[in-house]
Amino acid sequence: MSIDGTSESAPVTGERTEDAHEGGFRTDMMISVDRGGPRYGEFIEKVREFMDRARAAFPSEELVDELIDELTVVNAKLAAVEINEWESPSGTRIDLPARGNITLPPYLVDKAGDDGVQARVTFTRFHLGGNNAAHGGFICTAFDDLLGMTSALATGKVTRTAYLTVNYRSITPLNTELTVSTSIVRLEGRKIFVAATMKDGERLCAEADGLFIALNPGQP
Ligand SMILES: CCCCCCCCCCCC(=O)SCCNC(=O)CCNC(=O)[C@H](O)C(C)(C)COP(=O)(O)OP(=O)(O)OC[C@H]1O[C@@H](n2cnc3c(N)ncnc32)[C@H](O)[C@@H]1OP(=O)(O)O
Repeated sequence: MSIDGTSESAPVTGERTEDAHEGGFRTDMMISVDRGGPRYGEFIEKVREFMDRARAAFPSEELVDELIDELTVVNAKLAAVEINEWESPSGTRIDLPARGNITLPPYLVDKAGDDGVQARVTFTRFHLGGNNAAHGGFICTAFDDLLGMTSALATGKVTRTAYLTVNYRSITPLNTELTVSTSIVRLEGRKIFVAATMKDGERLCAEADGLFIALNPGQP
């Protein structure tokens, strides 16, 4: 199953393989479309809404007391079901925006192949930098993940970012669907040179170029 959940063939699968890099960083992320159940995506959306609302709120002291009590209960429930990163629904549910990973800005993958990835990302209040514009760090995060995906799909290997250069060309708005396009610039042995753009319509918001390195077996 592919990263966008639409195709039956792709280098990264939910099956354990000999290249699983046990002890190291893995391509074998045990991807799934059902872990956590049919409402797991709805749960993640509620968490994202919470993050946005927490960022935007000016609560009274009484409300803060109340929220601490309620969150203590929720956190205890989640602590009781903690699991390792490879088998957690978060980060492995490829049918959900950004694989159900709240660390990442929510993106939807429209196309993912060995020559690049097309995605739509929307920054919200949680990702605010200032004056209604997205924080540059979250723009980097989106590029890093989508370029990591690009490198993994192009090589079928585990890769890590060696460098990532981002140029901010114009304001990146919140609550606006932006398009991200990535491409492979060239492959040189273990080195994967990649590039990406982020656009609001035709307007270039940011662009990136990076180098990802295919890891040797067992490399962290
Ligand atoms: C569901 C599926 C989707 C899955 C999608 C998942 C996407 C997740 C994406 C997240 C990606 C991350 O954030 S990863 C986290 C951020 N990155 C890291 O933590 C990486 C930390 N750095 C390292 O671990 C290491 O430095 C490496 C692995 C990058 C490279 O170390 P190494 O393996 O020992 O290789 P090394 O010999 O040093 O370098 C190999 C070649 O690359 C060159 N090289 C190395 N670093 C650089 C550099 N910064 N700038 C220029 N060139 C460099 C070297 O000169 C050499 O060239 P030559 O002599 O061969 O010509």
